[in-house]
Order: sequence, then structure tokens, then C-alpha cells
Amino acid sequence: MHLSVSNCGILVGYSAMAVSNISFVVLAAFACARIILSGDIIVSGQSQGLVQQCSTNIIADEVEQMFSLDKAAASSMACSCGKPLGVAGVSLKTEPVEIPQRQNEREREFLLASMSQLPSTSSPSFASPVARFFLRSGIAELHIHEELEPKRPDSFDLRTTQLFKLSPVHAVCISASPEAKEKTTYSTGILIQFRNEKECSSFSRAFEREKNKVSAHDSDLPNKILSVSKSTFDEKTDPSSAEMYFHYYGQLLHQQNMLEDYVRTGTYYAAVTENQADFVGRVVVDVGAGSGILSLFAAQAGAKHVYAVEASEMAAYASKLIAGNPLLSQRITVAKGKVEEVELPEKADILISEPMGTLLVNERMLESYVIARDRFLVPNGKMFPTLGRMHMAPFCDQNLYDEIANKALFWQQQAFYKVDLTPLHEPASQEYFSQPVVDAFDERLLVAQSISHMIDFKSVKEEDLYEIDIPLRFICTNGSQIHGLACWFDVLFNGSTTKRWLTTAPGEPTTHWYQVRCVLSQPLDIMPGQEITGRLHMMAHSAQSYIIHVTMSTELRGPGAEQGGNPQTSSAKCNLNDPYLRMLQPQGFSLAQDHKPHRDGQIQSLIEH
Ligand SMILES: C[S@@+](CC[C@H](N)C(=O)[O-])C[C@H]1O[C@@H](n2cnc3c(N)ncnc32)[C@H](O)[C@@H]1O
Repeated sequence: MHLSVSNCGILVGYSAMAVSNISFVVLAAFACARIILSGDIIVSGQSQGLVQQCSTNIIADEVEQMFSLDKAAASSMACSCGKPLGVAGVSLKTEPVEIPQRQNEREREFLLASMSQLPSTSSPSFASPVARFFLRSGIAELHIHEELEPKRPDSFDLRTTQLFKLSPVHAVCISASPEAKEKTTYSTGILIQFRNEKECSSFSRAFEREKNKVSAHDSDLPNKILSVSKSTFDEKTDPSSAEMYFHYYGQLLHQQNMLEDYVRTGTYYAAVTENQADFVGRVVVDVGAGSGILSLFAAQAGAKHVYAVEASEMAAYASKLIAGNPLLSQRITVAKGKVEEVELPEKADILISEPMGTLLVNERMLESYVIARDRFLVPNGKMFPTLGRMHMAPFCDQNLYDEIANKALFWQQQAFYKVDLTPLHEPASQEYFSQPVVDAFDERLLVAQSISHMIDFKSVKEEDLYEIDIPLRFICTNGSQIHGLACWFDVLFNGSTTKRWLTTAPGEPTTHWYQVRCVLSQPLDIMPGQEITGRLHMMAHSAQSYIIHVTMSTELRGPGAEQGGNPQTSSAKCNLNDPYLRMLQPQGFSLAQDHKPHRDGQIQSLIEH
């Protein structure tokens, strides 16, 4: 099953393989529906061979009421396909206050204001519900109970429970019904409303964390209740996405594309050779070795031994390349497999890797880098690169805006083979604006000083990368329009001898990552000195990418604010997995070499064909 989520600022589901068959059916039910809530949430997907089994019967009235939707949107969400699923849900109106963890207990509690069951009942089930995670006999559970009656909870076994965030403050939690075989009901579920986004995010992070504990613990269970224990990679990645991904990297032409990016490969070479002291006599792990180039660099720099870990079929080519360099090959071992799964005979003094995707985090390989750190690196070991920064700034680009807006003009034809296409103009336009634009642009298009968000690879937790939330605040340097948010990244090699940055900034030599721009369908008018605030929210999804939600507002603050009009807000939602690859040369800047399209874009077109 390939489950994808588009145009929404929320994560709908992680790997279908991570859940029981029952939850799998539920995922399929979500996947086979296209749900649009007030233009705010769009859930889309395909299921293969499971559509006939799947169904949802979330009650339209309930949905309408919860999300203040019109009837059509509510019915759309409450869609039912195939057999009734019999989702017995609970609607929660929450006052979620996180209670501090009790000592010596592996549990987390969230205070909720009220809750009611689905199918719709107007009165709440519990006046003051509490949601509570804990581990009992090695099984992680979520209990929802009346505050004063913890002994009578509605309980959910996290092994067979999935959480779907529906909006920044709503989530639905669906679990395999224990009586599923005897009854027509496949699943039970609750609809949860949180008081604010922070609590909702905190709850979903706790949910993922506790669920991961289940898989870690499963392999320890003497009776192996769940016999198959998957690595985190398999848990969170759609199998078809992983297959495409490693197929792509298994091809020499794509490795060549990266090797030929001289900014990238040259900076790695310089960072290693200038910091030989960090490599001489050291054990190195190359995380995602690809062709083995970084392993060879590390061996050249005097590493005692290098373990080149590569999951794709490229591992065989890496072995061949390394064998062909006999002065180095004695000190390099290729290990074929995922860094989440391979076993190595010794710990590493230093990790080297190139895990960066578009906007730093696309492909979600940074998570594998972090897992490799936790599995293989000695305490206080080095990481090359050591940290990364995402940079953001508003931009003004009327040409780009017009180009995107004009793409949807096709749908304004009223007599296309005598068919009026105009009803689809608005959704087509939305679709075009939801594609992040990947190209190299002139830095003069930026209308404010950039801000940055740092990710320290030595300390970041894997889960921290599931959801990235960055507050935005800019002071505009010139008056014009804002057409969106431009983003790029850099990484630091913090060597003992020299520090070296690899940057993908506009105005710097172009790399195969280019830059990324999220375009607002409604531009903002601004005056010089005016303040812009907002948020960049990124939610990871199982196709190894992120849904990006950008919100920007003009403020009546700053020297130019009085001349500005009323405060305005505009937003954009993009799927980083679905870029518009617009490889225009930047104005006033000529590329030093003919770069090939970005690797993520190529992965995407591979997936599409
Ligand atoms: C961006 S390429 C870099 C290749 C090489 N290190 C270089 O710099 O040219 C990332 C490589 O990591 C591999 N990879 C990604 N995730 C992995 C994982 N979890 N375990 C092992 N290899 C992985 C991919 O197959 C790909 O070959």
C-alpha cells in the first residue's frame, strides 16, 4: 500500500506495515478517501487490493460539528466505502494540561476537558477525561478514563493502535477491536480535540515514542507476542517508498549526479583532508556509503578502519570501487544493509555521511544518521557533518507567481470539447501552489534578512525530526509584495583543525540541492520596515518526506507599518515530496557547470513513472 498525504499540515499515518492487519484496513480506509476540511486538510492516497475491505463511518454530523464544516465537506470526511467499519469513537473536548511524569513509572498523562463517544452522543462520556500512556507487562497502552476513576479506563493496546492528526488540534485514535472476529466491528476509535497545537503535538510525540517502545520491547518478550520486530526505518516508512528510494540510489547514474556536484564532493574532500587529525588511526562508519566515495576519503586521511554501510544495491559497486583502490581497500569493509539494522564489530570514533535532502531534511535520512550515532558512535565521538541549519526569508518574485497562477488557466476554458472546465480551476490552482518550487534564484529577490533553525546532529533525537516547528519573524528591508518563503540550508564540518561549511544559499555556487520556495496563493503587501510574523511547520510522513505549512502575517509594527494597509495573513501548504523542478538559471549569476536535476526530483519522477 502506498499511503500519501498531500496539501495538509498534518501527518495522517506512518507505515502501514507497522500495524496489525486491522489497523492496516483502517489505514486503507483513510487512504481510499479524499477528505477536504474547509480547504484546510486534504488527505489523499491509494490502497492496493484493500479498498474492498475498508470503510469508515465517522458520523458526518459529528465531523461537521467538530470542524465547523459545511455538510458536503463533513460528508466527504465521513465517507464510507465497503463494509461498515463500526468506528466507535469518542469526541474529546480537551483542556490538556500535561501532568509531570511520576517517578519510577513509565507513563505520561494528559488532562482532557470532556469526551463523548461516536456514533454521535451529545453528552460527554467523561466529564474530566485523562489520557495516560504506560507500560504494563511489556505492553504499551493508552488509557482514557474519568479523572477520578482511573480503574475504569477505555484502553488501547498501542501495538494495534494508530493516531491520525486531523488538524493542529484534532486527532483520531483508532485501534483494532479485540472482538473484531466475532463482531462486525473491525475497530474502535476516539476523536480527540486538544486545546491547542502544542498539546496536540506533545500528545502525538508521546504516542509515537510509546509505540516505538513497543517494538523495541517486543523482541525481548519471552513468548514473542508479536514475532516480527521491525527496525524504526521499516516502522515509519512506506515499503513502496523505501523500495523506490533504494532502487534510485542503487543506480550509478544517480551516484554520479551527486559525485559531479563539485561544491558538495569538493567540500567533503576538503573537510576530511584538512582535518586528518580526526581520522588518523580512527575507526570510521560511513552512514549510507553509496559509491563508497566518503569511505575512500576517510581511508586516504589515515583511518584505521572504515565501515561503509549501504542499504541499496550500490553496496556491490562500492565494494568493486574500493577493491580497485588497493592501497585503501584493506582498511575498508562494506556492510550491505540499513544502518538501523546492520551489526558492526566495533564502535566508531567518527561518523561520516551525506544525509541531506532538499531543505536539509527531505528523504528523512538525517534520522538514519542520528540512529547510526546512537548505535555506533563512541561517547563524544565526532560527526562529519556536525550540525545543519535551515535558513528562511520572505521573497518577492512576480514572475514566479504569475507562472504558477497561469498554469491553472487551462481550467478556465468554458468550451473544452464543449465541456466547461471552470469548476476545476480553483482546485487546480491550489494544486499548483502546493508544489514547492526547487530552483536557483537571485538572492536580490529576498525582502528581509534570513533567519535560521539549527539542528545539532550530535544531540538531536530522532523523534525531534518528526515534526519541525519554526516561528518566523522578519523586518522587511524594502516595500513590495511577499510571494512566499524561500528556504535553503548549510551544514558544518566541525573539525579539530578547520571548520568548513557546505552551503546551498542563493548567491553561492549552485549545488544539486538548489533552493526551495513555498509560494503563497495570496501575496502580502508590505512596506519597508514592516514586521512579518508567522510559522514554518513541517510534519514528516511515511513517504520519506514532509508536509510543509507556511503561515505569514503582516503586523502593524515596524517603521513602515503605518503606511501599510490592514494586517493580512496568507498561508501555503506544500508536500516536499512533490516539487516543481524549475531549473532556471538565476539572474545575474552563471552556473559554473551544467548541474543535473535534483536527486529528490528524480526520485519523485521515478515514483511517478
Ligand atoms: C545522498 S547518498 C550519499 C552517498 C555517498 N555517501 C556520497 O556522499 O556520495 C545517500 C546514500 O545513503 C544510502 N542510505 C539511505 N538511507 C540509508 C539507511 N537507512 N541505511 C543504509 N544506507 C542508507 C542511500 O542508498 C544512498 O546511497
